[in-house]
Amino acid sequence: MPREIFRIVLVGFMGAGKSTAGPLLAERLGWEFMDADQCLARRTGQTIAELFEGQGEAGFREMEATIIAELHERQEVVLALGGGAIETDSTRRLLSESTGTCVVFLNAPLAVLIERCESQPGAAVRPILQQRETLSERFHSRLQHYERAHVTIDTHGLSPETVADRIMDRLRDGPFHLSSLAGHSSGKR
Ligand SMILES: Nc1ncnc2c1ncn2[C@@H]1O[C@H](COP(=O)(O)OP(=O)(O)OP(=O)(O)O)[C@@H](O)[C@H]1O
Ligand SMILES: O=C(O)C1=C[C@@H](O)[C@@H](O)[C@H](O)C1
Ligand SMILES: [Mg+2]
Repeated sequence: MPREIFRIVLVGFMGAGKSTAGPLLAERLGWEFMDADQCLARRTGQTIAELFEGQGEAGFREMEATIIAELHERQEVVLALGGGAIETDSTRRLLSESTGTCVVFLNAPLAVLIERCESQPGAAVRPILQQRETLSERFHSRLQHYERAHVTIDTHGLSPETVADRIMDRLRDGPFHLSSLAGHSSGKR
């Protein structure tokens, strides 16, 4: 029996393209797009860099996990997480225990990810990116969590549009049934 899915959660290291390919995927599905980093910044009135500075990483992770739990209640949504969100146990549990969630891992070689981030405005104040000595270690320790996703897409050399198309292909080919919501009762999924 194909598994019915109500939301797609994009995971992957910074620069993977979650915030860029996410809206393109949502458009293809006719679903809404939500970005955990953007929601957190909007709600607090602070940038992610300011939140890291003011709360420390541990404080940031708590706020991040709270907003992800809230956003994850939605249905017919493509949800882009921040790159480090899966470091939090409760977020990993949320993703693995929800039968209505399809987790998609966007990957690329670390050097490519760093290059993408470095060419963004604000790269100089981007948290984590400047901690070069620990960046590779972080990338590799997070891989074990990213790799638990239901679908993995290697984005290297692909445009964001092609990434969204590839995800659609995998959703069509995989053991998934996309919800239309019509006729469904509400409840935890
Ligand atoms: N497939 C791609 N090919 C080339 N560049 C890309 C691709 N996807 C995204 N980018 C570029 O890489 C940069 C980072 O992309 P994006 O913000 O979507 O990453 P992210 O996964 O959301 O990262 P973060 O974890 O920091 O939120 C942007 O400048 C974006 O234009
Ligand atoms: O990889 C990380 O830890 C981060 C990625 C971004 O999405 C932001 O959530 C923040 O800059 C931290
Ligand atoms: Mg993002």
